[in-house]
Amino acid sequence: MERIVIVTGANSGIGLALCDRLLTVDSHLRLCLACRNMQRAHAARSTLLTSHPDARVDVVHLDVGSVQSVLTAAQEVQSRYSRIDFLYLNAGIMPNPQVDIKALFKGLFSRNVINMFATAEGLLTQQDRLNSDGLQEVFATNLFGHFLLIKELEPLLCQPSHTSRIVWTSSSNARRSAFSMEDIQHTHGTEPYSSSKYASDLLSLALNRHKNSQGLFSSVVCPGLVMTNLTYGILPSFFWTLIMPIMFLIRIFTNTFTLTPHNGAEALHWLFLQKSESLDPRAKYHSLTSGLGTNYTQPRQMDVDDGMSEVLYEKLLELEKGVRRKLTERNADKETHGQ
Ligand SMILES: NC(=O)C1=CN([C@@H]2O[C@H](COP(=O)(O)OP(=O)(O)OC[C@H]3O[C@@H](n4cnc5c(N)ncnc54)[C@H](OP(=O)(O)O)[C@@H]3O)[C@@H](O)[C@H]2O)C=CC1
Ligand SMILES: CC(C)CCC[C@@H](C)[C@H]1CC[C@H]2C3=C(CC[C@]12C)[C@@]1(C)CCC(=O)[C@@H](C)[C@@H]1CC3
Repeated sequence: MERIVIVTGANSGIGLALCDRLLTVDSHLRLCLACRNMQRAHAARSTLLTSHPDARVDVVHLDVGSVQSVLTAAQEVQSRYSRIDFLYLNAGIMPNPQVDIKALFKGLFSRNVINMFATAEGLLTQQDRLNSDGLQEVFATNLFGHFLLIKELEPLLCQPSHTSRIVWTSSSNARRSAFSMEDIQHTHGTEPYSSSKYASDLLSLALNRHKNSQGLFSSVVCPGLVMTNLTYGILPSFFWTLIMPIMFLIRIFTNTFTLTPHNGAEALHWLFLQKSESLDPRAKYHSLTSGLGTNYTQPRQMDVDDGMSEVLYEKLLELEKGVRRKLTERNADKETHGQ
């Protein structure tokens, strides 16, 4: 049976590499690239069709950072497909990243150096802002837009006698201490990326608890450190190229420096080949690359618990209600003012 796979943020980096790898293992796939920029989405589609001329690749407009766009895209998806086999929640941002150079040098001479390179703990901060829905942009893009998408697509994801899978592109940068249940959008901190990724780890756990009985299974992945537009926002690409020999050296000690989007997509691809019964809801599946360049996937236990994940789930449902109410009011307002 033809499998239907949707990938958000599929036009570049890890998302695009994943699409290429999926089409290589299953040429009968029906792939849907869900992207915010249609020009880039069509360019990605053309690239994929060049290497896989017989593939079925669709494109749908989706800005996960906009509530209206998520609702419209979900309607479009429902009109096109009768079920979803895999939903890869991969789109993500890290706006205005700043590297703490002092902490980097201090870390280099500490016993924590390997962990520092693997998780960037204490090295990175970002500057977030409010989006047009009144939500923190990183939270809205990396987490909430995807949450809303799942809710909207439930009729296709939770079907009797059919199993559907969700895969979150999380990060080893996800940290409990960066996340606060009193401030789930991370309005007050300087690590919105870490917070949003930790929230996705919690949400995945909650989704498994609530939805496994309806045939929906959620997993979490860390692709490792990969050279993509996201990392080129941290340091310019020429700098990364310059320090590439050092990066290959570090890879020997951590295996988390996967470096290429193809390598980074390893765990996402691996999960595609696994049966839902074999998945561990508390594991984060890491893409790893050895010093000799061999790719493999390794599950590691996440720092999450059921209590916290349940509280977050309830808070997201509350927020969803409020956001929908606001949107209805805004649309009604537009109609009365003839816009
Ligand atoms: N690179 C790395 O080292 C790591 C990356 N990750 C995660 O991997 C995922 C993919 O990132 P990566 O491939 O590295 O970076 P890229 O910037 O190459 O890819 C991010 C993708 O997300 C899309 N995107 C961003 N915002 C939105 C939005 N509002 N709506 C729809 N799509 C959007 C981008 O679209 P557009 O082209 O229009 O901007 C792009 O296609 C992210 O979730 C990231 O956090 C996790 C760990 C490490
Ligand atoms: C390697 C060099 C000599 C110096 C580079 C220092 C830092 C810019 C990097 C060291 C660890 C990196 C890292 C990330 C970004 C760049 C570093 C901080 C991530 C946070 C990128 C996005 C992710 O999701 C994480 C998995 C990465 C963890 C490691």
